[in-house]
Amino acid sequence: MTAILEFENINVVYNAGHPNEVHALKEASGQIQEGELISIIGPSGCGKSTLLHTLDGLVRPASGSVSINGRKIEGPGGEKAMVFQDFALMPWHTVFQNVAFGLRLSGKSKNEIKDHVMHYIKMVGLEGFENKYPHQLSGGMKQRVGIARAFAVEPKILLMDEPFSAIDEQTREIMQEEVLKIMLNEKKTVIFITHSIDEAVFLSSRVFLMTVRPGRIITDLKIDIPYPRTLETKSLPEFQEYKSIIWNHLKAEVTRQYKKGEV
Ligand SMILES: Nc1ncnc2c1ncn2[C@@H]1O[C@H](COP(=O)(O)OP(=O)(O)OP(=O)(O)O)[C@@H](O)[C@H]1O
Repeated sequence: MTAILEFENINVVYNAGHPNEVHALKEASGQIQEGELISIIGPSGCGKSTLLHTLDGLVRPASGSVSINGRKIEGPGGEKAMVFQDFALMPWHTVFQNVAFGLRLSGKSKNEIKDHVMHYIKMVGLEGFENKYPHQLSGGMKQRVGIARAFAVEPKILLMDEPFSAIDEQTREIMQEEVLKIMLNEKKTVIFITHSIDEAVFLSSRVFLMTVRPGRIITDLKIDIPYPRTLETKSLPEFQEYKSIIWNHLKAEVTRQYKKGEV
């Protein structure tokens, strides 16, 4: 079976040849099947965002390749949509216009766009805020606009950089359930970065564990707990076991980082 997304031996070097050169990713490889929900976990600064941006086509690797359905990617967009860590909203556009942005070329009528956009604004709990501007929103609300915008283009692959980090605990659980629903009902493929081990185990079919920088995927951990998952899932003994495997990995990598003198 062809992977929907495959990356092979990716190397990313920022400011190559300059004194401030940073080797962000080294020989990072992975394969993702359609309908999977993959989380990426690793020590701070190990190259997680760089990996996601490379998968989106925003960052060009110095070597290595990224393919979707066997075809090399040429840039952002197409079957992918990204939720950025810093939200990346357009400040001069309202919430509605931000969410509608990706639909300009969709061929939908004005009314169809309105219904579609409002569906996703409601999904993220922002009904009533559609005419507000980003500066009138809290950090968590801006993050939800970013999520609605990515979901609204209904991409095959959703790339999400710490999508729930600025969102309060209660809304976060609702958003997590939405992601699960969309993944299961619509067979979307989701790849997301998180610092929350609990979130990674709860949502993921597999967790990619990364080494310290230059990052590569050192462990590909299958979370063998059937979907749909509910809050009770969290009290299963295997849920706790997966959490401790990830925690021990992170502890070992951060210790390595300390020994290298990089913290
Ligand atoms: N555009 C850039 N130019 C130069 N260096 C960069 C750039 N983007 C990232 N870096 C560096 O590359 C390394 C990896 O950064 P990246 O943001 O991918 O890590 P991360 O694992 O997502 O970090 P965090 O967990 O803190 O969000 C870091 O040392 C960072 O400073």
